[in-house]
This record gives sequence, structure tokens and C-alpha cells, in this order.
Amino acid sequence: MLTLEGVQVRFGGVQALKSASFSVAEGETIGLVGPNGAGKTTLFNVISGVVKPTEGRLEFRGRSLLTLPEWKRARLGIGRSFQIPRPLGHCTVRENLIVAQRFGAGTVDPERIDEILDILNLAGKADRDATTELALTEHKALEVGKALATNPSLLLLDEVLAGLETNSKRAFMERLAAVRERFRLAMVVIEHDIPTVTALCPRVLVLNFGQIIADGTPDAVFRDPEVIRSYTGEAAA
Ligand SMILES: Nc1ncnc2c1ncn2[C@@H]1O[C@H](COP(=O)(O)OP(=O)(O)OP(=O)(O)O)[C@@H](O)[C@H]1O
Repeated sequence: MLTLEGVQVRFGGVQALKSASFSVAEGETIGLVGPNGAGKTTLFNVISGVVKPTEGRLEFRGRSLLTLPEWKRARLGIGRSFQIPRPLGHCTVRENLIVAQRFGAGTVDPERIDEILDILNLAGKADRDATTELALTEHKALEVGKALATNPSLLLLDEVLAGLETNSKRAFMERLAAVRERFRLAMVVIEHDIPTVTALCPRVLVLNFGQIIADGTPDAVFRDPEVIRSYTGEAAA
């Protein structure tokens, strides 16, 4: 459904992405990993339209995304979360979902919003202030909910599990698996924790210094000497 070919991003002297090429199939779940500063968020920014690549091809279901603004990409079915949750100031959880749905889907569908609240375990918090009355897990669930409200067929999740302790992480992963099943989504998940990636993602892409250095099953990728070197900081042989 999504194809990137030779995508490059340069910020002044920093080459954040060097010729990234990969595809995402309908319904696939991919873990996107790599050391800090490897270019993972930049890749999401390119796909969702926040950052324009300096070179390369980017297509979604056969259509080039390169000239489309963020909201049009959302309407085509690309939903994303942000690394730092930013709920709308003093709006309720439900209002946050409604605004996201208007932006990404162009309409308001109260039934889908109820379904999202339910599947993310937020129904009891629907009318609470999203800025001041949510626990960390609920903030993260709302971040996923806002992306889901846009009605995506491809969901990009940027470190939504980071900072959760082991039990909350496990419960959150189960919710993500339920979301994937219920809405039949493809997902790309940025995550640092290797056991989490292994449990959730049958395929893993590894970025290092803006380059994809491995693409395969978690088992194969996490044994790859180049991947191990990228994490330990040793120079490639
Ligand atoms: N808007 C920007 N202007 C200048 N440099 C940027 C910008 N955004 C990202 N960079 C640089 O691009 C490189 C890749 O950053 P990016 O945030 O994509 O990495 P990341 O893999 O998501 O890191 P992390 O795991 O720490 O979130 C880094 O060197 C970063 O400093």
C-alpha cells in the first residue's frame, strides 16, 4: 500500500535520511527501530507530510504523496501519533477525538468514536479534561485514539509504548493488537524495546544514520551483526 524509494531528507548539514526504500503491504505490522537520531521520526514526518524529502518517490496505493498536504494524506488513510502527546487545551477526551476525526476523516461519526473509546479503554474518561485528568497510559491511549479517529488504513505509531512499566506495556500491546484486528490496519510502530517489537511485529526495519540496515523477521534482524554494532556504537567492519 505504501512505497518509498530513494527517499532522502537533509536538514542543512544533517542528512537525516539517506536513500530509504521499503514497502508496506495492506494489513502488515512493521517495527521501526534504531538508535537515537537514526531518522525514525523523520521517516514518519515524510510519510505524513510534515517534512518534504529532498529526493525520492513516495506512493500510497499507487498515488504519489509528494505534493499533498498533511490533511489530504490523512484523508487518504494515513494516520499517525506524535512522540509527545499534546491534547487540545482543556477539551475532553471525546472532544479531542472529534477534532481529530474532523481533520482526518472530514466528518464526525459518533459511533466510531464510541468504538475507539471502548477498544482503548477510555470510555470511563470520555468526558474528562484530557489535559489534566489522564494518567500516562490514558494519555498514550488518547494519542492512538486521535490517530484512529482519522479513519486510517495505515497507522504510524511513534513510541506510544515508551515510558510504560512492564505490565502496562503488555496491556497496551494487547489493545494495539485488538485495534489492528478490529480495524484491519497496517501499522508501523517505532519502539526501542526489543521484546515489545518482537511480540508485536512480524517484520522489523532497522534504521541507522538515516539508512535502512536490516529488514526481516525480529529473530533474524536482532541477530544481525550490523544491527548489534549499530546499538553498541561500534564502527561497522
Ligand atoms: N527539523 C529538524 N531540523 C534539523 N535537524 C533535524 C530536524 N529533525 C530531525 N533532525 C535531525 O535529524 C536526525 C534524525 O532525527 P530523528 O528525530 O528522525 O531521529 P529518531 O530516530 O526519531 O531519534 P529518537 O529515537 O531520538 O526519537 C537527527 O540528527 C536530528 O537531530
